[in-house]
Amino acid sequence: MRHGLLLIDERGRVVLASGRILNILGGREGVISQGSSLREVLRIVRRCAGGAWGQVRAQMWSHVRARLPRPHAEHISGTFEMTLQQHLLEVHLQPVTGGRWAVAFEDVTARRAAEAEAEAMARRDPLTGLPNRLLLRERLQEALGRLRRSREGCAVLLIDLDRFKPVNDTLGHPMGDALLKKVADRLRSTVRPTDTVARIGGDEFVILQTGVREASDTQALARRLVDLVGRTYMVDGHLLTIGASVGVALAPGDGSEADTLLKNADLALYRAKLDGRATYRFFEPEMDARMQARRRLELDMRQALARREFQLHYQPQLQLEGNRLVGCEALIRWQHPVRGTVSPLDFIPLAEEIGLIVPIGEWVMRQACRDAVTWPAPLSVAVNVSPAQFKSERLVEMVMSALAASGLPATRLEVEITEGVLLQESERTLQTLHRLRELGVRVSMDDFGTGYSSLSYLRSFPFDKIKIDRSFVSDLSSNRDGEAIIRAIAGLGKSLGMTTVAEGVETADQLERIRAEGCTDVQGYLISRPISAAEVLKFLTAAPRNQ
Ligand SMILES: Nc1nc2c(ncn2[C@@H]2O[C@H](COP(=O)(O)O[C@H]3[C@@H](O)[C@H](n4cnc5c(=O)[nH]c(N)nc54)O[C@@H]3COP(=O)(O)O)[C@@H](O)[C@H]2O)c(=O)[nH]1
Repeated sequence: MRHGLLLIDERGRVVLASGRILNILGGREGVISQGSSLREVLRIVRRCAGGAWGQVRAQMWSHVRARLPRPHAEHISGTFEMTLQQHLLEVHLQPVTGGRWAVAFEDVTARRAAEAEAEAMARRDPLTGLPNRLLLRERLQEALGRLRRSREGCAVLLIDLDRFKPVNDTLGHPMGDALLKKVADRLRSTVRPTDTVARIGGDEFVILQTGVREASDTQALARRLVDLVGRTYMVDGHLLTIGASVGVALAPGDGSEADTLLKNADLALYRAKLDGRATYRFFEPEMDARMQARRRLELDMRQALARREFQLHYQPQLQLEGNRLVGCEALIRWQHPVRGTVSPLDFIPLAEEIGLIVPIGEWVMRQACRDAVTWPAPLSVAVNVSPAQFKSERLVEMVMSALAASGLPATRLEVEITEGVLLQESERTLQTLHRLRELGVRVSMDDFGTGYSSLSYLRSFPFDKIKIDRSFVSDLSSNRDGEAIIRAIAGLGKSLGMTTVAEGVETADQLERIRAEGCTDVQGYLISRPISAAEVLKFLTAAPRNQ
């Protein structure tokens, strides 16, 4: 939209002047009107510009000089901007036939301000007002530029909030947002004005620390962050506690490019989380190598199902009364063409982390049901089900489908869960467990006694079986407490009407003590190591007393 127009003839006279721009280019300073000379126009502009004339002239001169009306000169159109009396004017010069000139003015003050605001907003996180990833990168690049010029070091501290998701999930997003704002305030309060605090994701923040001379400067900040974020928050009448895991990369030692530093801080953060969270870790080059190895394992694992590299082994479980074999626990084995046998301890945690446990767990369930149906009734099969599988909406349907496809009665299937399952979304998890129980599937609690609240979980769900962790059994020979613990759990199981299985029984002595303490069942190398499906059938024939 044009705000003013001057038409100047070939002799440099204004032949047309219109539009509200004339209010800016005029008033006390003189009036631009029909008949004004170009010289007068420039004089008025000069007066309007006042102290800014030098600047306006510089903005204008190179554009205007070449375009002044000279009958034989070559005229070219052009656009430039000048600031007059707090107005930003875009001036467009256009040659018109006969050596005349049209000068169109547009007041772009509001538009430029809106553009500048949009530009600034594109660099801010709307919730906290902190710089976002874009602005962080720009500041990081500036800091790295200074590093190249003046050797002034800097550090990237990547912060991930621990236990933030449960706040969001249980108390709602407005509460989560309010908490994030408080975290942002705390982070701002603990850095220097020259540092940058940015929010780059849901619960991910970054601090760019500048002027770093020693790693100890950054270490002090990292320690402060863990402490500060971990202090209790009062949000809308709720006392909330979260934590912070921090990954740190230092420039130039850990990289002198923005991407490298952010990637290395992320690797260090991953280590901090693995090491139990609520802590900080500095990047070390081996972290990169470990992450590469993890990626290769992940790629291999993604192909393993299709390549049929997984197998199930079974470990028999014995009922002490009558020395009767009552079932087997299904344990996955991965036979990799190059890696050889990969222990579930090395791949199940990763499969859980990346969600691959859902298809792998489904394969385990279907294969275990297919194998168990070939065993004499009422032998049952116990299948480990991971916390991540409980997050899948399809778990109950998948179990029903595995039972239906194999023809195994639900009463011969048992699912083994650990405390990790009950730690998450307990209402939904309990519902799933009840639905499985309604089908006739039995539910047992694995690794009992190793978690923080094993006892309280016994109250939340009527388990059929408690599996006493093998650490208590191995303690039997070395530590008198082991005996007392097993006795207590066996007593608890008896009062609650639950079967108690002692795991990891390796010696006849352990077996006798366990029997004496009142456990009902045992499992361990003494009875049998985990064996292949074909060997289970041989085991059953070789030990007819077990059937
Ligand atoms: N979600 C799934 N988890 C699974 C599955 N298959 C296995 N696992 C879990 O991996 C962990 C390691 O399992 P594994 O290497 O198979 O070890 C099991 C037994 O071999 C071992 N065991 C059994 N008896 C003894 C013994 O006498 N001594 C001894 N040192 N070890 C013994 O214990 C493991 C069984 O543990 P548990 O499940 O707690 O009963 C393990 O946590 C598996 O759960 C799977 O398909 N899905």
